[in-house]
Amino acid sequence: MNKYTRMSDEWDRWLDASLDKGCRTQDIVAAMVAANYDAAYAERAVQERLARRAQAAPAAATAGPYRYGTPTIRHRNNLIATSDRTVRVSMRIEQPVIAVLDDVFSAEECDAVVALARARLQPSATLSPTTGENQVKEHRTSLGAFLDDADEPVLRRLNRRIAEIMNQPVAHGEALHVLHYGVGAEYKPHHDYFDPANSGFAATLRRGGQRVATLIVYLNDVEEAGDTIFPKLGLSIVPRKGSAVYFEYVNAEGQLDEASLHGGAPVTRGEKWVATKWVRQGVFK
Ligand SMILES: O=C(O)CCC(=O)C(=O)O
Ligand SMILES: [Fe+2]
Repeated sequence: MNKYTRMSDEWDRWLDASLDKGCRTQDIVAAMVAANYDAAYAERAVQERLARRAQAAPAAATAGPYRYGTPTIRHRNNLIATSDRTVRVSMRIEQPVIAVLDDVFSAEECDAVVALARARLQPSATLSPTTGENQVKEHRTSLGAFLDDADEPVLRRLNRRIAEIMNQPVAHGEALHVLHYGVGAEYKPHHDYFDPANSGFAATLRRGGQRVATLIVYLNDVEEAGDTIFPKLGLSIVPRKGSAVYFEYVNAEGQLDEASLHGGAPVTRGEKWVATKWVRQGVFK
């Protein structure tokens, strides 16, 4: 029987889906060969598809240094008014866009979020850039939980306030994510955006597009260390209960700001609780 040297629409979709899932190219080629595709054709088809996808990726179209526009957050004001609380700006940087905010949550709200998260904590996972699967890694030694706000008026109120602070629609936000660090736990420096060149991120990028901004609210006072660090800036923010650090890292052209590299330094005494809101370009599904 002659080997196939053309792909049906169905196989075409299968190829994209396989690459989205982060399947290895050699496994994709092997599956095609097993289905009677010509080996050289299969290899070429996969390589061409990879090249086309890389070209279509926003990263390639938005090369060059990050171009700073008007920040989304209104942190040039000293105060940010929301429908139920006025938040104070205590520090701001324009490049990259960072703001430290006070009075984001009351002490009672911090305690309520910790109480809701406590029972749901799991070892923190990160998405594998190659396979897109959740993986527990030593660079993130905290415990974490996503908090669904469906039946929790407190969370709904806080999510609305956070959206107003970040100047973004509530629906663009992922569920509030709580992290708990014990002594020695840390979150090594990373970017919160997903590098589109990594095929493993394709599936999460379809759930509302790229992440564009982050708000990390400190839910307790840490006895010692546990700062949020921005290694490219030499900046270190000391956790303070109810305060938050905000940063944004994607502009209107879709460029990604590498200067937003940040991490959670190891806690050396006590514990650290934070609630993180990651916001997408579109509605998060
Ligand atoms: O705990 C911190 O200070 C950093 C947390 C963080 O980077 C995140 O939640 O994305
Ligand atoms: Fe982060």
